[in-house]
Amino acid sequence: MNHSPDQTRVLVLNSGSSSVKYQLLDMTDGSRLAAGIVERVGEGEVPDHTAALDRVSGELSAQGLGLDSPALAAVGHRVVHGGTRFTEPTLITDDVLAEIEKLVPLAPLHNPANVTGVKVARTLRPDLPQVAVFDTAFHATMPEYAARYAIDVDTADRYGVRRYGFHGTSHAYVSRAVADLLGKDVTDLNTIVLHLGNGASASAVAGGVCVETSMGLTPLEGLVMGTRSGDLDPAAIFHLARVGGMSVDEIDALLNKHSGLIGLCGDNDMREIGRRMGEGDADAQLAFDVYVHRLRKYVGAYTAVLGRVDALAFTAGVGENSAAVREATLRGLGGLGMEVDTVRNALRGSGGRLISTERSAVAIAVVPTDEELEIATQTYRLVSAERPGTSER
Ligand SMILES: Nc1ncnc2c1ncn2[C@@H]1O[C@H](COP(=O)(O)OP(=O)(O)O)[C@@H](O)[C@H]1O
Ligand SMILES: CC(=O)OP(=O)(O)O
Ligand SMILES: [Mg+2]
Repeated sequence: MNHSPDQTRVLVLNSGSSSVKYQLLDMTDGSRLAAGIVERVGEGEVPDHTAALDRVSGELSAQGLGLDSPALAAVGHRVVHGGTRFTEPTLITDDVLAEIEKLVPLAPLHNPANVTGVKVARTLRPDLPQVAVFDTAFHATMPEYAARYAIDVDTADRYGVRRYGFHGTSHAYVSRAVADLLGKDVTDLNTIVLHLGNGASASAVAGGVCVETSMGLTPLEGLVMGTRSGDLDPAAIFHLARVGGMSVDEIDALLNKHSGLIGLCGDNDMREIGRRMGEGDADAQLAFDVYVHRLRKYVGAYTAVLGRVDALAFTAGVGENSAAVREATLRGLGGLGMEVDTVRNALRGSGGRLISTERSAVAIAVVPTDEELEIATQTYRLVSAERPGTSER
């Protein structure tokens, strides 16, 4: 690839199931030149992801920052499922794109949107390097005994049935950010990260290395989420099929789109649930209690996995904003060395901040995640390394 040294900008595309988030960053100082989100993809004005990306391109061009800009070094794409093959940021070739498409059955809500993002960006700028940064990559270090399900090994291997984990870009970024906040080296710290967005997952990170995470083969396992059930006895699926007469696709939709908070109370937004709880709404209260109970179980489990916990971090939409979820999750966990300072917890703030008491053995923090910055950093590192005649590498 022949880049001039002025190519210092990276466009990041985070194509989700119903939205496209984008950021344009200048990698000389990590500054954000543009950012935006196109929501409700698939409804009305934005019929599909191609239309959403047209809109992104239009918004950038209107600011004189279009995809035709000679300052662009690359486009970095969030790709949710990388299977066992992709454990590092990867330059997207035809072969790589075909592999990502093959993984669609394992991330049906996410990978198709990621593939469309790559195709649209390639059409607009065929000469530009496109890099895939995988949600699964950070979890590839999980020990085999954590990645395995206890099912027949041959069947599992034939169909790739194992635990991959997701939100890895966020877990990686936040576990480092906590270390920075505490003025410690990430290699000296054992951390539990709770990424609580619409999708939600927990991870146990030992010395910067992921050793366990709550999502599995797909982003359905683990915590209670906005619309996903998280953990469930797999026999519930057989029961719904045999006794309920539901098809596999219907059960898939039930567990991925009509479960979790929305299934329990009809709302998936924690703000609305908090408002309803304030009015004494029993369904909203139950949804909140189920959500928090699951989280507490994971905090306990990951404490045992790590043996010693130095820090616990809350991140993403719910984790960064819901003082109620944070307080309820850690209430009464003094025995695990976790003690929240309720006054600090209730204060709103921007950057990373501590919410534990002085005597809490575990440092408890709220740390804003920045998946886009992390994707841009990894993308730029890769294209700079491949660029001839530059000082990097
Ligand atoms: N002020 C707030 N208080 C409580 N919850 C909030 C607040 N702001 C956002 N959220 C929650 O964050 C969720 C979105 O989180 P986010 O990390 O942006 O998710 P995603 O990246 O999966 O779209 C919302 O569905 C809502 O439940
Ligand atoms: C993998 C996943 O669940 O992503 P999101 O939270 O963006 O839906
Ligand atoms: Mg997210």
